[in-house]
Amino acid sequence: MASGEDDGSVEEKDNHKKRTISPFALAWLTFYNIAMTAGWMVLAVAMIRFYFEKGTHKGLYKSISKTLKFFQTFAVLEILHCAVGIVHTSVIVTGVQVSSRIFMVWFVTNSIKQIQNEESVLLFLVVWTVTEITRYSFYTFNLLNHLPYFIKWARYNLFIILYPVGVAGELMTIYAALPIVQKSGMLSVRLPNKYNVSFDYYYFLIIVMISYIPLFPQLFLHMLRQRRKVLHGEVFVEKDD
Ligand SMILES: CCCCCCCCCCCCC[C@@H](O)CC(=O)SCCNC(=O)CCNC(=O)[C@H](O)C(C)(C)COP(=O)(O)OP(=O)(O)OC[C@H]1O[C@@H](n2cnc3c(N)ncnc32)[C@H](O)[C@@H]1OP(=O)(O)O
Repeated sequence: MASGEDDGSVEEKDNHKKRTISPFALAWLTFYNIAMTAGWMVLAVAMIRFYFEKGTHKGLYKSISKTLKFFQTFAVLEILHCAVGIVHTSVIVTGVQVSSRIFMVWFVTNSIKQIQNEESVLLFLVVWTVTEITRYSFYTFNLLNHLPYFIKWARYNLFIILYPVGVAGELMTIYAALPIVQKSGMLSVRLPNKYNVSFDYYYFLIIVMISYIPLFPQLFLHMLRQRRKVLHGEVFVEKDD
């Protein structure tokens, strides 16, 4: 059997097995991760510039919303990467992470204009930006087999602070949205209507907030396991079907 280097593919090291990805997948992932790193860097620069020019965070969301929506929505491809197997990580973990972000952007911050100037929005935007610049540059350098240790260190340490802070920012933002949603009845469907269905966005938001309680610890524990694996070389035995 040809080795990964002979046929142009690259071997990804795992604890107990070697994986190969095709040159096409490698090229696509490299392009994707570079584009995402660049996108989040553009957002970082835009946020810093805005703050220095205006001296306030008010109006910041509006000024960066197009770029944010574009790059955060583009992250949906990460679920696809796992589903087709070019990235070896859980579709469920990635799905929860990406869909909760997309929900925050499109159905909370973008839809409810009155909350866009909340400090909590600034909080999760800053945390997401630092996280994503680190994460996508980690993947890029890792794919190119030139991973500086400080990026690896940052990827598997910063989340310990950034994850809970980001979640706090998201939950405070949804909480701030609740009275507005309740009063306006926005995105809700009331009876009677021709389809005979009702949907109350206010209660939906409360359910989303509650769902952080079982889901966030699992995502956090997943990252702690990744940290032990990557930084400390601990082996986690996967059950073979
Ligand atoms: C419809 C309404 C839904 C509402 C749901 C509400 C409930 C939500 C609860 C959860 C809330 C989360 C909120 C969240 O938005 C808050 C924040 O993000 S705050 C900011 C801090 N965040 C973080 O630090 C995120 C940390 N978490 C993660 O990074 C994720 O778990 C995940 C993105 C899924 C990454 O995990 P993954 O399993 O991929 O770990 P690794 O990064 O270690 O990678 C594993 C292997 O896969 C390779 N990989 C992955 N992606 C790529 C890629 N794009 N390109 C190349 N390679 C990739 C990676 O190299 C590893 O490979 P190997 O093991 O072979 O080295």
